[in-house]
Amino acid sequence: QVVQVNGGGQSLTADKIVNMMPVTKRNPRDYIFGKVIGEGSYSTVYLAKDIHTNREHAIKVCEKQQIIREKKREQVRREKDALNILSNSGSSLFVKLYCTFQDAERLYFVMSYAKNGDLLPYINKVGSFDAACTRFYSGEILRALEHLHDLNIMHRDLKPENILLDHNMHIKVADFGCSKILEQPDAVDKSILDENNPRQRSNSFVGTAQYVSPELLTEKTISPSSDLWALGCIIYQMIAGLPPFRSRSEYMLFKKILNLDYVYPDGFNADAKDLVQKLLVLDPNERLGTKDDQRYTSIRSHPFYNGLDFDTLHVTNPPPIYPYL
Ligand SMILES: C[C@@H](Nc1nc2c(c3cc(-c4cn[nH]c4)ccc13)C(=O)N=C/C2=C\CC1CC1)C(C)(C)C
Repeated sequence: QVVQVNGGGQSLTADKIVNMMPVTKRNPRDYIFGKVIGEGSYSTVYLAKDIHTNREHAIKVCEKQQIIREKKREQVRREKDALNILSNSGSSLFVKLYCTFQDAERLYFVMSYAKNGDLLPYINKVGSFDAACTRFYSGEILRALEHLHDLNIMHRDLKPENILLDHNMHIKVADFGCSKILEQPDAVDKSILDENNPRQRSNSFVGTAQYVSPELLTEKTISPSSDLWALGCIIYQMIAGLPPFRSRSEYMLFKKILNLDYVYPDGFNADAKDLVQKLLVLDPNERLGTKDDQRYTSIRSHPFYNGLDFDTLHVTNPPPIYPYL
């Protein structure tokens, strides 16, 4: 039957109204949950299969109670906003947010599944990437940073564990936008740096702190340049096999960062060494690229990247990562 809903204008029949309805919200029963992929501080990321499309997804599940207790509502909001902006920005260099839904106890974020996991095991397995691999993968990370910074989003926690690899071995940057470095127990605990702070020194080993920039430790300022410092650490690690700043004690680790106390192993690629030296600069305003806008042209034109075509990286077959036999 014809339903006159807009005062004699174009008639709407029932079937047209139904077609205008949004896709019904998903719910947990639309997915078969599989293995735990990883744990955040207030969330768990599962591998899951959508029973309607048979597609694999990563679903980040957050406990509402825990978010409230740990006062992370603002952070979850920021991360979702960043994910939304990025998912609609058309770049394939980031994990995509497909949909979100909730039930009484939890929030669910359905994201793209990076079939080949994160970059760290590849660096550890081969001990060190050859120049072609380092060029390609650090080049993809640079493109991702250009895209992020263009959208005024800073990653703030760039590290190999957050650089994921899709089925074609192209990168997908994960876990961005949430400025979680400061809040999380396993993150930087800066309070130990002010000597006069009565707080006990926390001697918990910090995984995240290896890539933290000096300005975050001193002025507590965050800028896109902090991501360039992390890029410098990652390029060093791709070639040396380990990050430049390492220590069992958090305090010594921060001291090494603030004193730029690191060394290049023998045989370190000379061009890469020159590039890393221009990124691991204490003053964020003096790092290579900080004066660039739109694209990091001064990094793209560094000799280490001679011959690399940045704009076709995402459609180029990645070089194989050779395991040392
Ligand atoms: C960095 C993150 N690790 C991971 N986050 C995500 C993965 C992911 C996949 C594997 C993997 C795939 N096969 N084997 C391992 C290993 C680690 C992963 C994925 O596929 N899709 C989206 C992800 C994250 C979305 C982002 C909002 C958090 C932590 C450690 C925080 C769980």
